[in-house]
Amino acid sequence: MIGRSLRFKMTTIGKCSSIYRTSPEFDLPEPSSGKLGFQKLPACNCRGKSFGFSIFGTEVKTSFVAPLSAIEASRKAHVNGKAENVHRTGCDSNDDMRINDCHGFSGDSIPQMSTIGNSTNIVWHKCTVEKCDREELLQQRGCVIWITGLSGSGKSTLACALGRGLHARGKLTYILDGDNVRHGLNRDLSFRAEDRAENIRRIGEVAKLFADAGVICIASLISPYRKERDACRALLAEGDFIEVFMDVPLHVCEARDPKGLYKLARAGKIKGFTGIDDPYEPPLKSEIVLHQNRGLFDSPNDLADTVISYMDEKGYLNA
Ligand SMILES: Nc1ncnc2c1ncn2[C@@H]1O[C@H](COP(=O)(O)OS(=O)(=O)O)[C@@H](OP(=O)(O)O)[C@H]1O
Ligand SMILES: Nc1ncnc2c1ncn2[C@@H]1O[C@H](COP(=O)(O)OP(=O)(O)O)[C@@H](O)[C@H]1O
Repeated sequence: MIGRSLRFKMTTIGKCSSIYRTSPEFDLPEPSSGKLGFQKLPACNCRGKSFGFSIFGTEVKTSFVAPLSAIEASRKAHVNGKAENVHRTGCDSNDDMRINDCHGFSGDSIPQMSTIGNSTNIVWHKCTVEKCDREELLQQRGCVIWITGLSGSGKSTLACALGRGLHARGKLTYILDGDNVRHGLNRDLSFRAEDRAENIRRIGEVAKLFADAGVICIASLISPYRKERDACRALLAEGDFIEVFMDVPLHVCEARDPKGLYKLARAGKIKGFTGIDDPYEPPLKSEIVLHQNRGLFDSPNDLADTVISYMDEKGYLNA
């Protein structure tokens, strides 16, 4: 019999019954034993993640049986953006392919709650399609290219050139530009120190989501404070945050002054302008520093190529 019912596996753990669905893409032949033999096998090369199953000794390479490996996998709770160990819920799976959800928790099956900031009694819900699966699909590594520098240093121009260059290579990117994000999500923020810090934090969190989606997220904002930039770096896994410092002297930025803001700041019409009467803390350990050579700055496309070469060398442009 080849039927849909074969694609479900019932699991009862404690008081919770769940059905795990295998891939609808596969018509599975009934094994002679009458039982489906699921086991963990190396399948996709998801940086250490391996799952698959065999039918009559034939290995089926797919990530679609992840719920089964999820049953066996140790659980991780995400607290303050960091993975922490063992997060037991009343049901045996927190995967997204569960069909029968677990309702009516009794005393011994209450999920472990977390308190994050002002959010109390929250539980991290983990899905079986993970970052590495999306990266496999997109054939790239989800990461954040964080471009920092003074106003007028060329951040937005580089972000666009980089977006174009990567797009032309078939890579999915998204730009989070400080100016643009302040038109929406961060419209409530001013340029006071605490608001700039919050601006950086929010963009860091959004960038992290994009990276988790497998996207190459290009964040381009002044982000003048080292501590806040480093906090954004710390949100991501090692290597997923690439800081690009636009090392352009203030006098060059001021000479460019495409929006006339330096002029206004010098005239005292804008208070707390970065580089004039507000601090900019240059990074100490950026992955990439872009600066002038013999008084000349490379073209935006050449600068973008420098970043793309770095990404290529380090393997960000493959899954
Ligand atoms: N006081 C003050 N200081 C610096 N910049 C100012 C200020 N007021 C307005 N602007 C305009 O806002 C843009 C910077 O926004 P960001 O979100 O990148 O700034 S920050 O990271 O929160 O410091 C910045 O854009 P860029 O020139 O593209 O950097 C300016 O156009
Ligand atoms: N590589 C570059 N060489 C010369 N001029 C540049 C370069 N990149 C940007 N510019 C110019 O500098 C000005 C500021 O660039 P912009 O990208 O808006 O900077 P930011 O986003 O840091 O404020 C613009 O007039 C832009 O055309």
